[in-house]
Amino acid sequence: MNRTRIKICGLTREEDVRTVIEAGADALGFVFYPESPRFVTAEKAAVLTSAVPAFVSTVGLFVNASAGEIAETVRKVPLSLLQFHGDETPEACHEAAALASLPFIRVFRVKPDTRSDDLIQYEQIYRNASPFFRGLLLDAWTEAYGGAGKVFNWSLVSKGIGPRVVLSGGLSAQNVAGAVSELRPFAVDVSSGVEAARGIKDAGKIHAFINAVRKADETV
Ligand SMILES: O=C(O)c1ccccc1N[C@@H]1O[C@H](COP(=O)(O)O)[C@@H](O)[C@H]1O
Repeated sequence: MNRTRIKICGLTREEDVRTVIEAGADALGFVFYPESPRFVTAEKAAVLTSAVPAFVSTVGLFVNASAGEIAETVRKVPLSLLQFHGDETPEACHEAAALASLPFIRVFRVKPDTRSDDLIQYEQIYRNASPFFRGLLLDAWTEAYGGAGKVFNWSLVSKGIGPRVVLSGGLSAQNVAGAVSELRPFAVDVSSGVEAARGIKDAGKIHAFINAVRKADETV
C-alpha cells in the first residue's frame, strides 16, 4: 500500500497544531510571508512548534525572503524543511538552505500552458543547483503566490508525477482522493481546504482530509 505523506500548512493557533498532530499529519507548515493572512512571526512559530513530537516535520514557508532573514528565523524556530514559494532562483534557494543547513522544496506554479517537460526541466535545474533540494511542490499559478485554494488542471501533469513531488493547490476532503489516485504524488499539501476562515483551521475538515487520503492510499 502506498502511504501518501500529508502536510497541513498555514497553522497559526496552538489548538490547530494539536488537532493536526492527533489527526496523523506528517508535516506542519508555518508561513513566514508577512503579506499572507496566515503569517506567523518566528517567536509565535517557536511556541507553536514546541508541541510537535519527534518524527513529525515542521516546514517553514518563505516568499522571496533573503538568506539572512531565513537564517534568522531558523535560529529561533526548530524547522525540518524550507519551502520556497516565491520567485527564488536556484542559487538563492541553495544559498539560503546552505546557510540554514536545512533541505528545501521549491514550488512550481502551474499555468494553463504548462507541460510535463517544463516540470522535468525545472526539477533538474534545482536538483543540479543544490544537494539540499528535496523535490518540487506543485501549486496553481496565482498573483498572490499561493494559499489561494485554486486547483490547477491536473491533466497538464503526468500520472506518477515523480517520486518526490508534493501536490497542492485547492485540495480538500472532496477532491484529494481523486488527486491521489490520478497523480500518485509523494505528498499532498493543503491550507485553504481545511480552514473555517483564513488562518483558522477546522478540526472536522482536517480529519476528513486525512481520512480521504488514507482511504485513497488503500486503492493505489
Ligand atoms: O498559505 C499562504 O498564505 C501562502 C502564501 C504565500 C505562498 C504560499 C502559501 N500557501 C501555500 O500555497 C499552497 C496552496 O494552498 P491552498 O491549499 O490552495 O490554500 C500550499 O502549498 C500552501 O502551503
